Amino acid sequence: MEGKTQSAFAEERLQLTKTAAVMEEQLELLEQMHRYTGHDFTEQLLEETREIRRQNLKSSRQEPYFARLDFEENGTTATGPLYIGKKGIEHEATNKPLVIDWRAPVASLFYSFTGGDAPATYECPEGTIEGKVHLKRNIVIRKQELERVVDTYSDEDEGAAATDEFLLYRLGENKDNKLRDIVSTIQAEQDRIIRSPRDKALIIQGVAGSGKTTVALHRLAFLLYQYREQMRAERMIIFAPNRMFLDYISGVLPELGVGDIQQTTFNDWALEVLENEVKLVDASKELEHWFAVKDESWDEQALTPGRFKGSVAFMQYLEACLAGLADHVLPDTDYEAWEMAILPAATIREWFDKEYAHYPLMKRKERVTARIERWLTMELEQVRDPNRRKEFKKKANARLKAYLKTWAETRTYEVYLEITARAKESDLVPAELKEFVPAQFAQELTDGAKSRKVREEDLPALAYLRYILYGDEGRTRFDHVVIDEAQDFSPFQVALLRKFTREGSFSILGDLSQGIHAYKGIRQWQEFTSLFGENETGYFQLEQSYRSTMEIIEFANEVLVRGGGAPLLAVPVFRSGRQVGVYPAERQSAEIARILRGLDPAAVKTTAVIGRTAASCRELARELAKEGIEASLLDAKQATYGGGLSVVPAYLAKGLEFDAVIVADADARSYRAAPAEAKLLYVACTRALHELHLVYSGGEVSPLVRL
Ligand SMILES: Nc1ncnc2c1ncn2[C@@H]1O[C@H](COP(=O)(O)OP(=O)(O)OP(=O)(O)O)[C@@H](O)[C@H]1O
Repeated sequence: MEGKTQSAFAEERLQLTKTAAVMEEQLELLEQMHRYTGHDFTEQLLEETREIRRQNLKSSRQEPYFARLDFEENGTTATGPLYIGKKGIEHEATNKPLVIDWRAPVASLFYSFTGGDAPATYECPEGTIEGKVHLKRNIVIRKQELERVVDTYSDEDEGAAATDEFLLYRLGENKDNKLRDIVSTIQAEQDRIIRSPRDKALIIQGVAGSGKTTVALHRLAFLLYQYREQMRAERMIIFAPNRMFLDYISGVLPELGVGDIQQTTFNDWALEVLENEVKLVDASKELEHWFAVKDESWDEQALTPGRFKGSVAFMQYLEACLAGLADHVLPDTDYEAWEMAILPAATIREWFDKEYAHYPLMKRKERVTARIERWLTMELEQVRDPNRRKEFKKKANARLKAYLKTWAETRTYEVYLEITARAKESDLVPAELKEFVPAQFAQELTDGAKSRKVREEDLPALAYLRYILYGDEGRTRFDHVVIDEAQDFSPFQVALLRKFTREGSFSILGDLSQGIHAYKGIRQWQEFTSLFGENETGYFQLEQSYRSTMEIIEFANEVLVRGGGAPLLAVPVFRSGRQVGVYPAERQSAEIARILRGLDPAAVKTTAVIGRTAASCRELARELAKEGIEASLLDAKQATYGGGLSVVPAYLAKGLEFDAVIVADADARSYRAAPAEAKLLYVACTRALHELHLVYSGGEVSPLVRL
């Protein structure tokens, strides 16, 4: 075995030397070629291709490939081994592949074939290709040096399948401040999602650490490769919960050679659609309010304005109100510019209802106003006496201003105020929904009316109203939309994004067990699938968790069970680490400092102290500083994540991960045995890759915690 490994290593070192030499030669050749700057279209295209090849060669030089696949297609004689890399590279003279792009159809075998007697198959434009896999080999190259060779399948030695060994080696590595690509270890169940056709809204329920975010990013890279004629990076968009999370994931797409994809939060996007017509109340204050430790459980607060404002019923209510509004925009009076110059109400209505009917309401208003102004100019031209004309013009303008004031209000925010004020009494709100319309609903908005301040739960409705009133305002529709942490999205948000998307191409990913924003998120994925047509969605479930050790996953699963159960518990990969520690403390900061000092700096690069609330985190950071430990305190306004030691409230840690996590405030009052609080503690615990510790003070440990 030892000898075999050594000869495989020697073989691959030779191969690497050969490939590197060919690549250098290719690059030199391309660099020497004259760069075309003329106007001939064909020549321009050829130059573009050459430039892409130059760039690919330059970026692939250091690590040209990460895998080898020996595949024999049925009916052909065995071809040479295929080397798979992040970028495809062709031999300039022969056009033969030197390195295959990981997204190419044949490369899918590397991910999907896991052994067994059944023939290996993959799909490509020519149909299904069948054959035999002889070898699957992982190859680690760093800075042009071969570091590791691991055979994950060999038909000569079936017992030696070592998929797990290589995966474990990768999972055991330390984390810095950025998420990374996983091209060399994509698992079969993840590969199926990544390579799914573009024409569906995929809903992916995945346990914590199952790779949802990572898979979504790889899927974007795949779609851009597979549908390069139809999809464009700048027409794709990723929605993530906050800017810090966006910063954390920002490294993956460039690693995969993909740029230009829009990345934002729903709030930022909606405010942009609204052209900043409204302002958002300080979201960090809202969050602090929601996640404060209270006497009643959150579950009792579930029927909140947010649930109603995020519902499809509310969306339909707005549509119905607006349909009615169009009938009432115009008054029934004529416009009398001056005596004898009268534009009848019927003519104005004719323009509004018929000629400009295909425009959105606000545009219709603008067009009709412009038309009246044109009519007025013509009428004035007929007045010969310049003095009288001047006098009439003055009068007509004043009257026009007054006349337009009698038209119904159609500005977004004002319409929203008007509509929401009527919701409780309106016949348009179905009876069964009335009880969900919160009593303080309109009042809250009216209170903030002067400052035009709204809550984030008002944004979907406002953005939708703007869309109905003004149309898409020249915005290009999205080719694909990724929604991460989608369990915290409302059906209204998704339905709205659907309107801004070309063909319903979505990747919607989340975990119901991490649905900590009970006041706005969904309870079941069905709430989203029902927004699309029968054959327009696909559902995937990821159960394997790759982030944390077995000990951490088992501990976290029990939190969910103790909190009232979870529909789906995570299955860990077989990666064992330290036992989870639970420590009572007189002073939490002293205990946390003790744990921090005991961490092995070589094994732990990123650490988080996760507190229950923002207030408790501020306190912890202060106390730790007194112990001589400096940490970055992360808050809701944070735009970047710098790694190192962080103190962060549980609700903001979602989506992030750290080598070691210390959960503070693990006491019985901070985390009670209720589903919503179990979810929050679950989120906190599952942020840890290698080490997890819990600290509590002030009496009893949380009933969610296994001692
Ligand atoms: N196939 C894989 N090979 C190697 N690492 C993987 C694989 N899949 C996931 N991971 C790693 O597991 C970790 C979790 O991935 P990711 O953050 O994408 O999961 P998630 O499902 O979005 O998690 P959460 O819902 O808890 O935020 C990351 O470190 C990622 O690199």
